[in-house]
Amino acid sequence: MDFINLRILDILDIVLVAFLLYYVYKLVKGTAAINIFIGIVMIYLAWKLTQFLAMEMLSSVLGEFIGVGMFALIVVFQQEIRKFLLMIGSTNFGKRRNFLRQLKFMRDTAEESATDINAIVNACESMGESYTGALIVIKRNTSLDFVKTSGDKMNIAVNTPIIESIFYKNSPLHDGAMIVEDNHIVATRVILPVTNERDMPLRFGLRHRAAAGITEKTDAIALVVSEETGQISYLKNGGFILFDSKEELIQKIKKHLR
Ligand SMILES: Nc1ncnc2c1ncn2[C@@H]1O[C@H](COP(=O)(O)OP(=O)(O)OP(=O)(O)O)[C@@H](O)[C@H]1O
Repeated sequence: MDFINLRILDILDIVLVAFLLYYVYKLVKGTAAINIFIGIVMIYLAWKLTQFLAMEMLSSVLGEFIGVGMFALIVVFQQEIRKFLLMIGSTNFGKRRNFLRQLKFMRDTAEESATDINAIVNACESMGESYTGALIVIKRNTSLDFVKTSGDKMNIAVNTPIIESIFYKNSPLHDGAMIVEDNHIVATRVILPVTNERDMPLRFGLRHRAAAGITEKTDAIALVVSEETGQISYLKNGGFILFDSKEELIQKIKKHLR
């Protein structure tokens, strides 16, 4: 029995470490921090090797470096640690209903989100027809407070004419991103973090890069209307989600917001 218990715990241990490494990788991917991370891993391996080979002096020098390095790590990775804690803290597992929504078998019966997706997509469609650029971020579980402060706070119920008038070219609010929480526009003119992803095609400029940036750093979803082509893009987890029609786009967003 002990053997079986140990094995189950071992598997759990490995799965948890894998999750932890995945999240650390997701945070540092594409940033300068990845090189620092690799550097630290190399010094750590060199330290272990010198210990194994009983090279006393080098091993103690590297050992000291690793000891001080813990503090240096906190300073160097301050931003990443902050994001990591924010990500954990804002995953609302406390609400049982939200937790159940994570379970697949609940998805078909789960109620729809409060956000009026039809109104948002209709606004995007009409802005696309008039080649009006737009960037709309819809919050899911992760808090967007850390970006909201860069823009103007507001509280307007979502509806198509309001969204169109905000992004209207001569409107003082048209620049930057709009943040939607539940069924309210809670901020406009927000500056988002842009992605460093090198695989993104060059035809996509800062608006699309900002949409990729916020959706890779949080679990929010984003809609972009291109000023150049009038095309609507839907982004989730830092990548483009493809769709063939407006109806399909609405269905996909509704499913992701459940
Ligand atoms: N970091 C950012 N956060 C929020 N909005 C941004 C950010 N960077 C750029 N934008 C918005 O994108 C607009 C310029 O976008 P740009 O032309 O570089 O993007 P694009 O992806 O090529 O889109 P388009 O196809 O509409 O030209 C800016 O006027 C601004 O409103």
